[in-house]
Amino acid sequence: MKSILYFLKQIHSYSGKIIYINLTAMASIGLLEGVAILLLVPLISMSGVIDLGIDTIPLLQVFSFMENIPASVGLPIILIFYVFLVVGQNIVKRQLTVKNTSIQQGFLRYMRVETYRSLLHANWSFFIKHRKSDLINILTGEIARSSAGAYSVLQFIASLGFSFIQITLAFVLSPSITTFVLLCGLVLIFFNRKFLKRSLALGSRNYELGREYLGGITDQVNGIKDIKSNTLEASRIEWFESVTEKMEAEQVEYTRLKSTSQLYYKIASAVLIAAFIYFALMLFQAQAAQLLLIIAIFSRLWPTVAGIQASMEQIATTIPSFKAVISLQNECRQSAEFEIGSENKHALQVNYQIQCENVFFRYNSQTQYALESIDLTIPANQMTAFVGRSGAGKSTLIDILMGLNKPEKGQVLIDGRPLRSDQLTSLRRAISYVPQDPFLFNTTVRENLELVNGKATEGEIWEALEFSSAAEFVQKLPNGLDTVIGDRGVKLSGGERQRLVLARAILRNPSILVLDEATSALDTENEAKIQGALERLKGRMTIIVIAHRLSTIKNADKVVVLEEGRIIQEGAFAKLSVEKKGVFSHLLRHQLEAIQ
Ligand SMILES: Nc1ncnc2c1ncn2[C@@H]1O[C@H](COP(=O)(O)OP(=O)(O)OP(=O)(O)O)[C@@H](O)[C@H]1O
Repeated sequence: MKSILYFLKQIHSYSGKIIYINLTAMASIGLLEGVAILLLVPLISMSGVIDLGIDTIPLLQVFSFMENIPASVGLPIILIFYVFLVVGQNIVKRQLTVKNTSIQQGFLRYMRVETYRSLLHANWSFFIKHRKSDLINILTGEIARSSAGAYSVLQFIASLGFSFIQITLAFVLSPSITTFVLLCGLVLIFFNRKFLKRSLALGSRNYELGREYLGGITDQVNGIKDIKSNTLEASRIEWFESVTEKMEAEQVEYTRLKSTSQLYYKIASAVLIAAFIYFALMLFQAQAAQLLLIIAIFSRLWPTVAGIQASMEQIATTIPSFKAVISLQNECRQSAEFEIGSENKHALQVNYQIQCENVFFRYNSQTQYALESIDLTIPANQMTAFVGRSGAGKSTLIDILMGLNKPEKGQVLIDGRPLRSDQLTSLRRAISYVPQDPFLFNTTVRENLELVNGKATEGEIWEALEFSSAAEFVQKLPNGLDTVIGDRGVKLSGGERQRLVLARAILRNPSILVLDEATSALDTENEAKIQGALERLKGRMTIIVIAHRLSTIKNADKVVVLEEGRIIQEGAFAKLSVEKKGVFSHLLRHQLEAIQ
């Protein structure tokens, strides 16, 4: 019940007063249906087949005036009235169905947008913690299931409203028979509670299986090359068969549960109708008209009550999905980097330096620090290089500088002033970042480049491609700039992808360029060309480079050597290379020996 109220609150906060209009429409359908049933009495009386004794029942006395109207006039009047009633009722029903669908679809979109917006504003550590496929699962399957749950809530309310009116009508006609039937109904609902519990459990299983399925296939599609080259197909198919078997069993189980509870209702309805006809005649001495109407009402009411049970089961199965969506939204909001809407639209100006002051950072409070007591100054408009063994903390340090990771202790300063959270977007507007595994969209070269600068001219695009030594290969592509490059740029070589991403970074015209192993896949000729281009950028752009290949950074103004999360050496390339005992000269010697 709490979850139904929660659902309702969410739908209400989205749809506002439309929901009240719908509730009124539902009530009017119930009323029209009631009047249509009541009309049966004068209709049958008119036929003269039996005398239903209208006068003895309070609610039906409104029709007593009809007894004086000849059947030849009265019958058409009632029939025309009846047709109008049914037409009116169905028009309202149709409107309601459309409105309910538009509420459901609007609610679905509202949930999608809210969830995605909060997701995009969550901080980096949130994304490190969560499996990407889980996020995709919630954004696709679980949100859709939640919206189906919202629709069931609307149906539930409709059935409830309808039942309420019908029961009131039945109660006015015969309080004793109605109380008897209602008591039986309550007993049935009480025993059917176990179906709700099982529906909830099945909903949780469905959610878990959905996660497992999407997580597994995402991993496998991403790693398809490894699967094929290592002949892992058989084990992967085994996994796939096992998870889909569980999914199949879950769905069959759900249908079994749903149909069992409906079966109970159907059996109960037959038993109840028989019982109450018996009791109505034997104990309550019901009038013919009373009996006829109550049978008519309850024979319509029972499917609605069974529908209420079905809606409740449906809602129960979608509750785990709904909870997952809401908890993701809440977690994203708690992990928000800054208040949405407070972000600055301009790029941050760095005039002198970016600094780290006694920075400590770790990914998890149980693990050791990935960065410890980092004191560092990165001068503006110069080239600074981070080097060190794998796992030394270079990428983590870059994430700190970009404000993606927040120091556990210490702070980042821009021109001597601590970096505030409301400056994060403007800092990132100033940065072009090329990561180790750059992302390219499955579209044309042109669209991939325009993504960062929609206003770039053809000339500027080619200039950026020249800078990154990519112009030549792009010209040779079948459709030049308009060639589609496949998923993550799969139709290009590793080095071509890197050059394209580098061109994209330059096209953004940043004041800070961050390259994390951005030229590792290039041949020496192209790398030398890019080094020359970077050299020309010095003086007008702050360049931060991570490179394992030390020849890449030989033009750096400053080299920072990291080891196990600490800075162990820093200075100019030439100075560090002659410090015989230092790690840097050791790394340099190793690389030279490897070439010889
Ligand atoms: N998402 C993460 N969760 C937990 N630990 C992490 C995460 N990313 C990195 N680490 C740990 O932090 C340390 C520093 O990693 P980092 O990626 O910064 O090293 P790196 O110097 O850039 O390495 P490489 O040259 O191999 O890219 C490593 O011990 C690594 O295991």
